Amino acid sequence: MTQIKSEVKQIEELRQLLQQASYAYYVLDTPIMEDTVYDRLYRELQQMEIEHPELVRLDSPTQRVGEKPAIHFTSVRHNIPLYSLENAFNIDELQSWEQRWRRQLPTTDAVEYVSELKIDGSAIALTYENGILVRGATRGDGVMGEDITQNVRTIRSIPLRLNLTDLENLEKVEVRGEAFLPLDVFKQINEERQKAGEQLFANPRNAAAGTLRQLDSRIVAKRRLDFFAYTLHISGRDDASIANTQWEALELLEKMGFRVNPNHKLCASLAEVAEYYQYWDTERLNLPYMTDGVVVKLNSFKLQEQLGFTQKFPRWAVALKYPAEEAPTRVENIAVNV
Ligand SMILES: CC(C)(C)c1nc(N2CCN(c3ncccn3)CC2)c2cc(C(N)=O)c(N)nc2n1
Repeated sequence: MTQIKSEVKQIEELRQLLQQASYAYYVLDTPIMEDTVYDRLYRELQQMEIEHPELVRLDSPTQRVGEKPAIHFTSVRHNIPLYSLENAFNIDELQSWEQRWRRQLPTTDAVEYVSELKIDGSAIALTYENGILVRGATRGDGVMGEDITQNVRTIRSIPLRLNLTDLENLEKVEVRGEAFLPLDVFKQINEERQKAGEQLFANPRNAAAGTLRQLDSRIVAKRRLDFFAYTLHISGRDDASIANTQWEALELLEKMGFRVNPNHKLCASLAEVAEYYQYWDTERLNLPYMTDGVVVKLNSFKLQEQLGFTQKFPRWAVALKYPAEEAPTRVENIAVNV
């Protein structure tokens, strides 16, 4: 093997090993190597990439943290709009939501719902072309958002390249999900801001939104944002061929390499949704991130398509919120003892 070839191979193997280690650590929460080993190998890859800049690839782990701060964010149009969610504040309102969609689409078939914890962060839209992350944008008004690609690349649980092993190369994939700050990170950031005499973030949602709109991606990288994916659109093919339901879409997102919130549940009736909602009302206070409700979705994409959207939101989903007083007291506790 010529000298160059062996170095190319070495860089390839090192990059793949670090990508696997990063995926295992940030997405699966199951580290496969000691941090010190990762850091040493990372520095080795950095050194090799300095010697062979022509071999650097967009999806190399060394390409997550940007250099110079952006001057401003350009505004971009979402390929597929991001809709809002209708709110329901209790089980009665959830039931009237079900009656409404059933009036529009009388069906005698058994209907399944997917219940997902509503992560209290900031919604973002990711675009992948031929498996590579090419754009990250804020939700904005749902039609236009801000291009925050450089900042999104610093979120370690967001894959820079999709794991498409058992899926043929998908030309364009749109993924939506919630970027959020884990509570311990939120607390630590507020401690730092307190020491620096800066204004504190009122809650993890504002802290996440504020961090995503930071012009200097090196600051974003230090803040350890995390991400749960919940929507997948595959253009250039009809999604149905690979995912027919929300449940399958969540499984596919995991296969592609995304973090999906592990607490989603397939519910055979609203009664089961109500049970899930009651259970997590207290249980969620033990989670390491903020939630503010449960998102209830009709599982079948066929039914979703038949119901469609109003001007603002899908008829086939609803945000079943928890009473607000829970969150601030808990967050205020954190803010107070920083
Ligand atoms: C794809 C749909 C529209 C059904 C949808 N929309 C969501 N949201 C819309 C409103 N959003 C919003 N954000 C700011 C202003 C107005 N609306 C914030 C995201 C979802 C949010 C979460 C979550 N947080 O965990 C989730 N598991 N599933 C969602 N699913």
